[in-house]
Amino acid sequence: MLQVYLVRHGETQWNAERRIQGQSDSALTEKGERQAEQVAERAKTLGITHVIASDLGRTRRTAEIIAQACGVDVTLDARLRELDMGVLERRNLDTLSEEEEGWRRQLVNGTADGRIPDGESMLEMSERMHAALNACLDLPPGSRPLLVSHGMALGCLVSTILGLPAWAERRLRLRNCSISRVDHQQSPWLASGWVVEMAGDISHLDAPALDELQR
Ligand SMILES: O=C(O)[C@@H](CO)OP(=O)(O)O
Repeated sequence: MLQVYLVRHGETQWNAERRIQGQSDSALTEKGERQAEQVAERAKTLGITHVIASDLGRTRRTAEIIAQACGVDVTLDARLRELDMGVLERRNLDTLSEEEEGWRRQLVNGTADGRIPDGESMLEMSERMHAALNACLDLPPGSRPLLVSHGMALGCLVSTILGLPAWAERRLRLRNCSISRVDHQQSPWLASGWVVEMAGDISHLDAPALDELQR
């Protein structure tokens, strides 16, 4: 049975400032670097054979720290990027107008194919995230990959595996450097295909990780 670990990157400058990143980027904070080291310590015990990361800077940096601890290289996959949040990228969550806040809410309130102007829909993101996950099935037998991606991207992936709609991802709290795991099983009795073993575990972190939307 293939086990795939899913890690959200460490805290970034803009996470801490409540600024929307999407496919824009900001550097890990000191706390984010520490979180990455702590998740790397845990990853070292998991027999990870491949570290595959979104090509944005914050996931690359987190992945490098994990890969070094596990003694493997990082492979980049742009399909693991965060949702493209169009015209709202770089903006502070607290300064959005009512109309802009309405665009942002479309992503999580069930509006079919809702998207921020010039951005991507959750359905589109779900398709590319599933394609990246399914690519793990082509790795050599015995592989145990770890994917480094983003809050909404991973939330959408786990939600849709559970059978929830793509826009339900905010029902899952995936904090910075949390670990989730999905397994691929063939079973005549249980659901065949991907199943969720755990989601959003932060027991390896020594300080509460930020949830920039909840605070
Ligand atoms: O893009 C962002 O600002 C956030 C949204 O949750 O995602 P992440 O920090 O995980 O990239």
